[in-house]
Amino acid sequence: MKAAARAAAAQRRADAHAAAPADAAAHLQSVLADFAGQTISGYVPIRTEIDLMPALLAAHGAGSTICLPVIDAPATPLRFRAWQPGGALAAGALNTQEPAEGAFVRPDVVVLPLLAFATDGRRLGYGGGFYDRTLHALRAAGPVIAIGFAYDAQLDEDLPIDPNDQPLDLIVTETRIIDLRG
Ligand SMILES: Nc1nc2c(c(=O)[nH]1)N(C=O)[C@@H](CNc1ccc(C(=O)N[C@@H](CCC(=O)O)C(=O)O)cc1)CN2
Ligand SMILES: Nc1ncnc2c1ncn2[C@@H]1O[C@H](COP(=O)(O)OP(=O)(O)OP(=O)(O)O)[C@@H](O)[C@H]1O
Repeated sequence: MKAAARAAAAQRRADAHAAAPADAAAHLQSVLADFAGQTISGYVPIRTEIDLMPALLAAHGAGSTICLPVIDAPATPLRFRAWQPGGALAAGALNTQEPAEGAFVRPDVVVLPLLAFATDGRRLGYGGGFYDRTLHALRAAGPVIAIGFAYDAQLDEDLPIDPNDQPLDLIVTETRIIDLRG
């Protein structure tokens, strides 16, 4: 069930990525402007993940602290290292790029990639459970806003539900903002 949903979503994401508009991160940039001065986690895009860097650089320019996820070990929460645009990156455990140095920080806002989302805030990742574990741990310690950033084509209202799934607070695509905060 999840494997089939992942494969189908990956194909739709790849097609959307190939046709992505130059301003795909514009709505994300406007959402992140509401968190100026706070600590915001991004990601370094891999494969056909939608590119958030223009929005992340704008947030940095607006005074936010930017951080990026670092893998500690399988089945453990991600940690986050502060990062300056242009700062050194090194290959992480799963071929992601991550800061090799920098202070560990707690993000107020986590922008995360995904394979598929539903408009009620469910999401499907790569199956590592990294972001589910990470959001669970962050939310146990205090408030955190989880923003899923994706192409419209990654919508799948029939996503399978997992008891460990951590819901998204906002979903942002190249065309719209879905705000699920009460
Ligand atoms: N850009 C980006 N960075 C990220 C994530 C992400 O999804 N995207 N993560 C989100 O958790 C964390 C890293 N987790 C990852 C989990 C799986 C795979 C991955 O490539 N999985 C492959 C199989 C990998 C393999 O066999 O070696 C796959 O799903 O096909 C990559 C990163 C933190 N950094
Ligand atoms: N907080 C948690 N505690 C224990 N196990 C968890 C937790 N969150 C997720 N898992 C487990 O991790 C595995 C992968 O979860 P799942 O398939 O939901 O990952 P995903 O959402 O696709 O990936 P990611 O969160 O990395 O994007 C599952 O076996 C799931 O039960």
